[in-house]
Amino acid sequence: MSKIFVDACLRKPTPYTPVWMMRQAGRYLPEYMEVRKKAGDFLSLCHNPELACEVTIQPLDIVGVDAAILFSDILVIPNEMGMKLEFVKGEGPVFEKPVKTEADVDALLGGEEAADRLTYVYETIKLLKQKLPEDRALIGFTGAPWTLATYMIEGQGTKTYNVCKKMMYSNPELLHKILRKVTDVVKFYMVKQIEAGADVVQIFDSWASAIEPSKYDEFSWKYMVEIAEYIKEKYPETPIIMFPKGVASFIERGLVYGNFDVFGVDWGTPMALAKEKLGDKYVLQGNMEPCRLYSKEKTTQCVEALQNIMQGEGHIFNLGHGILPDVPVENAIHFVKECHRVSAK
Ligand SMILES: Cc1c2[nH]c(c1CCC(=O)O)Cc1[nH]c(c(CCC(=O)O)c1C)Cc1[nH]c(c(CCC(=O)O)c1C)Cc1[nH]c(c(C)c1CCC(=O)O)C2
Repeated sequence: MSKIFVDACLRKPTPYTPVWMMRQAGRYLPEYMEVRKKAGDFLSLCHNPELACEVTIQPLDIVGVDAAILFSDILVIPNEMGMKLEFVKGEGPVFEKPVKTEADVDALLGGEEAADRLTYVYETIKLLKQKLPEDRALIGFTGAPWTLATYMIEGQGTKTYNVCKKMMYSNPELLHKILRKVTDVVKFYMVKQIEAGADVVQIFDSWASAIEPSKYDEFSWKYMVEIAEYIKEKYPETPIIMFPKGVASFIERGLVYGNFDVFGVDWGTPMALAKEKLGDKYVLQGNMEPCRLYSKEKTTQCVEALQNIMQGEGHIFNLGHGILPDVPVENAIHFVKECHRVSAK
């Protein structure tokens, strides 16, 4: 049976434009909070394939999205490379010992050995393949090397990125050494997710906008493209979605290249600009401002405007970044219904 989401990624005809939401499995769903309570904490939930499988499926049943995204986190990668990770309440992720020196990088586990430790992710994917309806796609994912490196170097989330940018401008060799090591793990990780059953994979470069446009290719995009090339060599049929957040000027200057299928458009980039610059080459995913979800009326306006621009050609509906925890569930349901309504053929 064909999956409408996979067809849309490959620009094949579909009866309507499919939709999913970044961070669709999460705290805005009371059913998610219940399972998380059962698991103990967030990382224990990621490590528990049965429960991770359950929360992955929740938004399909409750909200009606067309694709499931594996429930996990981008930070399980550095965690399995040997960096102790904790999710501190009210503060977010914290690494006990950030990477500061060449010796710190050398001490991390690399390549297939690190990727092999993410067994709970592959187990979750295998379970999901048994439980998901045949016509729904499963999206696997990773963080981009740059976004992962920001957490590894800063030790936590940051507003200024001053520690990793100090490294970028005063010791770029060390930053490249980190990016190289992470890239090599991610290549194996992506292929193993596909071998376990992921139908599509997305690379999240959530902190792309922290890099000045003239340096973005050198410190992030080229590594993402290298990962995509590696996946395509082994699994040319598996769609790849690239999501670099906050790169409108990079798009405007025509700097997006590489062998992948779908470009995720963040909410700060006008969809018409993305279509003009990239629409012939890549299917476009996005890009409603996530806060529009607080108003049903403003949601409908945006969905209609996106439909007017894209006309159901080479498009996948999504938010332009993750859904926030205090969005009413019924508004998320409204968003999905509206995407289906305006695009029905
Ligand atoms: C930067 C980043 C992270 N994680 C992720 C990114 C890239 C995407 C983006 O830009 O939003 C990716 C991610 N994290 C999570 C998913 C699951 C699948 C889905 O999208 O539904 C995905 C795809 C679950 C999660 N990851 C996290 C939660 C919340 C944990 C909880 O309290 O239950 C979930 C559901 C925790 C997390 N994880 C991360 C942070 C900064 C935080 C704390 C902030 C927050 O609480 O939102 C790192």
